[in-house]
Amino acid sequence: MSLEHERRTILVTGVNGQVGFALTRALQGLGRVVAADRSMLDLSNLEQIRSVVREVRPTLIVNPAAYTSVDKAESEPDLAMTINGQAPGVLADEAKRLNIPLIHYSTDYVFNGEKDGEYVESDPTDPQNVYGRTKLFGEQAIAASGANYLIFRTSWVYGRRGKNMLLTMLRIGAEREELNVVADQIGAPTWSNTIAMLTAHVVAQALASQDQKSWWHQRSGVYHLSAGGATSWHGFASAIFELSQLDRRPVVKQISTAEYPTPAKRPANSRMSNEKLVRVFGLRAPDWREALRLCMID
Ligand SMILES: NC(=O)C1=CN([C@@H]2O[C@H](COP(=O)(O)OP(=O)(O)OC[C@H]3O[C@@H](n4cnc5c(N)ncnc54)[C@H](OP(=O)(O)O)[C@@H]3O)[C@@H](O)[C@H]2O)C=CC1
Ligand SMILES: Cc1cn([C@H]2C[C@H](O)[C@@H](COP(=O)(O)OP(=O)(O)O[C@H]3O[C@@H](C)C(=O)[C@@H](O)[C@H]3O)O2)c(=O)[nH]c1=O
Ligand SMILES: [Mg+2]
Repeated sequence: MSLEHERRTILVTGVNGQVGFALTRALQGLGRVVAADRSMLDLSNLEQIRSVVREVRPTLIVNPAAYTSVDKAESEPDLAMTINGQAPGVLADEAKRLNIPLIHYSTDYVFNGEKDGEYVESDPTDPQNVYGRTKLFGEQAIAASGANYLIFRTSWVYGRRGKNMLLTMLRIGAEREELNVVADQIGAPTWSNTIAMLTAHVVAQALASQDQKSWWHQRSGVYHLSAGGATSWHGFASAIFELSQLDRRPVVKQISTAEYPTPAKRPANSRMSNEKLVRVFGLRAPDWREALRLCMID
């Protein structure tokens, strides 16, 4: 058993990001974690990706690194496409070459947001902004590689570090008496730790299986992995202040998307069904409000 553990090397990208940081911790004990930040593995350098993977010779690649500045991507589409579109394809090619699986993350922004109700994995994609288009391209490049893969589409990620709505609200909420937050975009705010923990549980299931190659092969595909329930950005902001320890809480006013113009268009409905994840892995993320509570006392 100890020899078995020694043989496993998990290469994780983007380890200073929200999900990458949490993954580096959650994957402990499942193998030797090689934590690659941008200086070790720059996803805009496709040749470097190949050489680093060949040098590390991982038994699993986990790729949470991405170009995530949704508005900035509108004016940097080529860089966003290299990082979100092409790099995952190169990682998948290298995974295929080594005969190892790839775990990757994608987004609710691959959908146009016009559906009534929750999106399922087989729903047609129709991204409305550059970020979403580049993330979809990445999904398709992975699927075309022939490698075994899991793509977890998540949404509205937040946590105790990085750039996210929780930290933005706490910061500007301490400075202002009144905040305006859009109330007509609906989704599930998902804690970075939830994503990392569920990823680790899936990896543990794979490692415990008798025939790992066929385990990955049978489960290869796209899965929605977001918190349970749904709210608006306004509902999320309101919950943050309800749970916060601020002495003076700001008034959170509801506005419409039209009243908050941004370079990138965002989907009105980002709700995703997590039933496939439950069915295949027996795993379900907690309700968004419960996870937010846990995050805020973390
Ligand atoms: N954030 C969100 O709300 C959502 C995210 N997702 C997806 O989940 C995944 C994880 O996102 P999250 O952790 O929130 O993202 P973050 O923005 O927190 O982290 C992204 C990481 O990627 C790294 N990165 C960016 N460009 C490069 C590059 N050229 N080479 C190497 N690393 C690079 C960043 O490095 P550095 O620290 O040096 O800048 C950062 O550490 C991504 O695939 C994202 O698309 C899906 C839905 C929602
Ligand atoms: C800061 C702020 C934002 N908003 C609005 C703007 C926008 O419509 C909405 C969301 O804000 P942001 O720009 O922070 O969120 P955004 O960067 O669009 O978040 C997205 O990131 C990418 C990476 C994803 O994959 C998505 O799942 C999603 O999490 O909230 C307000 O209404 N008031 C505010 O004070
Ligand atoms: Mg953002």
